[in-house]
Amino acid sequence: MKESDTAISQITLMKQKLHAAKLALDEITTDRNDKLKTLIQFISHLSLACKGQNIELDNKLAKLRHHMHNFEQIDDALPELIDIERLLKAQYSHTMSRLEDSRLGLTRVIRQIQRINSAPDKLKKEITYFKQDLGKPFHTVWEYIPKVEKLIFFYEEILKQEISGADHYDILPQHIQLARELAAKIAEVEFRKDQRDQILVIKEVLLGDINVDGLLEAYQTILSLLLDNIAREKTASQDFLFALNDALTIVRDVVNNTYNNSQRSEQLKGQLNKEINLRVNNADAIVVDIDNITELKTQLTVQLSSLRDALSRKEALEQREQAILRKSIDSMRKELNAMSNEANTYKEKLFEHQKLNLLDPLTQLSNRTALEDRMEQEYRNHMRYKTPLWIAITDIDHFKSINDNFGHSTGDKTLQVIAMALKNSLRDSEFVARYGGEEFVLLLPDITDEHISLMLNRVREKIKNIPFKFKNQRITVTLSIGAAQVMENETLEEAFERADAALYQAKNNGRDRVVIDI
Ligand SMILES: Nc1nc2c(ncn2[C@@H]2O[C@H](COP(=O)(O)OP(=O)(O)OP(=O)(O)O)[C@@H](O)[C@H]2O)c(=O)[nH]1
Repeated sequence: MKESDTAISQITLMKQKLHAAKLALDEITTDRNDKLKTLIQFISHLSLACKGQNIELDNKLAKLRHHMHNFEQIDDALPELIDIERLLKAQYSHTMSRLEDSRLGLTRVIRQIQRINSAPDKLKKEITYFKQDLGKPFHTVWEYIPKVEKLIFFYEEILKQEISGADHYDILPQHIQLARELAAKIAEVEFRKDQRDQILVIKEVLLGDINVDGLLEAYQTILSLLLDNIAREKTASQDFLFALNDALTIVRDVVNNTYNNSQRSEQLKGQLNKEINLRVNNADAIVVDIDNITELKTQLTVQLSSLRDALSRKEALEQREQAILRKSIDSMRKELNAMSNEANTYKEKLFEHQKLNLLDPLTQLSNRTALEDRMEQEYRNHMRYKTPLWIAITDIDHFKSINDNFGHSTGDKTLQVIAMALKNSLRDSEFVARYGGEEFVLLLPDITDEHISLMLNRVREKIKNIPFKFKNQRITVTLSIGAAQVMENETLEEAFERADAALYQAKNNGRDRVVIDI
């Protein structure tokens, strides 16, 4: 009995243990299933995240996701998992090598971008840093994408620069030189009154901070103004020629009419002369043939009356002829007077033009062309009469600073005042011309070696003492002067060069002085 009780209690204990073990197993199974479920979900999400990398991998992962829904099939999925692991490894190394290729590709592109010189300096710096950054390997695709984006940004910036610069060119020293030359050239041309304000504005632009567009526009405007002037000049000449032609046609018609009339008159006169001769001959014959005085008287009276009649007709004809001729001469004189008036007006205009062509419009001094004429004339006199001849070149000191500080119109006014002062300092036999810009040339005949320095220093002092006042500021304007006397056997050009070198020396020695080349 005792033995059976013991067995029973052992069985009960074992049952209890078995039950507890079963409960524990259930718990473990539930826990395992929970974890497995989480793992399946994780694998499923991970596989979705990998989608799109590789088709084979995508297919395998899809199959795996399907199998993972069913716990019983998990074991079946094991070979697939091994396969997927292999594929993932291969995909990783493939991705890494692709990333490296892409990095090298980007480096090549950035090197090309670096060769574009027109890129602004700031961008160039940024590109250099970017290139240094590209030296480090990429670990993920996400590192690659921003780099590509940055590269596109560089391209965009350069493109923007190129597009905005397509019709904009940098101003070069040659352009500035051209602008200054054009300003000097237009200063030498006489424009119409109604064009002068426009020309002044263009001049300001040309002498200021010009850009290429402004320069081209200035050239275009000046060209069209000049063409307009030429066209007007042509029309004026044409009008004159037409008037001349009309007058000549009238004169020709008058001459033709007069000629025709006189032809007809000649014929009539011929007939009358014949008739007169006939009457005289008849009278002669009557005197010879008729002895009876009464008969003779009667016959002669008849002949004389016919003769008188013929003579009075001839006189009437001559008077008419005279009247026609007078009328013709009158109308011809009228035409010729009109023509001569027209010609005089045209001549005056031409003369005015010639005069203007020799004047500098800004200062009203003689211009360079006039200077050249006068130089030849003075040189001829110098050679013929062996009289002394001096050339002095004067240049305003630091004139640019007047323009820069007070504007070009103040600069222009300064030039006008100095030009007048120079002209008023000279005798009638002496000559001054604006050579260009702020340079003037003086031709001084008949001045001795002892007097030249005195004379030129007087001129220099005179200019220095002009009380210029700009923007309420008292300004002293000074001149540097270089002078040379034309020597025996020397050309005028050689003397001019010596005077120019003397001026250069005056500038170098501190300005506001006269240097004479001896
Ligand atoms: N307002 C005005 N300026 C002119 C005219 N022609 C030339 N200029 C200016 O004259 C100036 C000459 O300058 P520079 O040749 O440098 O000589 P500078 O300033 O006088 O100096 P130095 O001659 O060395 O003493 C330039 O700024 C020209 O633009 C003009 O008709 N009107």
